[in-house]
Amino acid sequence: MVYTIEQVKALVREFADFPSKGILFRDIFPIFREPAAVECLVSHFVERIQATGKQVDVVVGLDARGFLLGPLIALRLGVAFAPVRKGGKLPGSVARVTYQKEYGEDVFEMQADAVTKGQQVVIVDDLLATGGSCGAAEELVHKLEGVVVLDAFIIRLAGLEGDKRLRAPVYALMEC
Ligand SMILES: O=P(O)(O)OC[C@H]1O[C@H](OP(=O)(O)OP(=O)(O)O)[C@H](O)[C@@H]1O
Ligand SMILES: Nc1ncnc2[nH]cnc12
Repeated sequence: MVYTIEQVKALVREFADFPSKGILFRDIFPIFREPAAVECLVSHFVERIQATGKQVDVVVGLDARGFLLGPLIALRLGVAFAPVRKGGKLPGSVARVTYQKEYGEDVFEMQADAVTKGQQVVIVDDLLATGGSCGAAEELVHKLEGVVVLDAFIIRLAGLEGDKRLRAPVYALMEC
């Protein structure tokens, strides 16, 4: 089967009250059960990134669901992939930021040599909610003297206005 991007979007499911009461969880994993859907999704993102006209040197994926799509996009673009991980998971010298989540704080880290001065970066994640995670990732890239040219998501939760916390342009495949 060959998927259209609308058919890919239709694979995203919703679960009420997960992981806690009042949260409507958007589940992207059904996409990854269908290789042809993944193919369509990756091609779509690669086209959107190329349409910016910006040179891209590194795709940065956010722990953990950004690791599903980020490396596939990087491979297709023929550029590096670098992970942003939750605190204490990466060896060697790291850049570190503390960021605000819905309840309390969390820590994101990147290896200090994952992005070099002046490199242009696309940040990839499954979902933009409050923008706390992606904002922290932007800050890490800036600490390493990289330049974020695009923040790309499968889903943007429109009501939360997470893009207002972000410095780079935002692309989301679907708005919920
Ligand atoms: O815009 P925000 O309000 O920061 O929320 C979005 C982030 O929340 C989820 O990750 P989570 O921190 O739940 O981690 P996980 O990927 O390990 O489940 C999601 O995958 C994004 O990374
Ligand atoms: N509603 C939601 N669904 C899936 N992941 C999320 N991360 C933050 N909010 C989320």
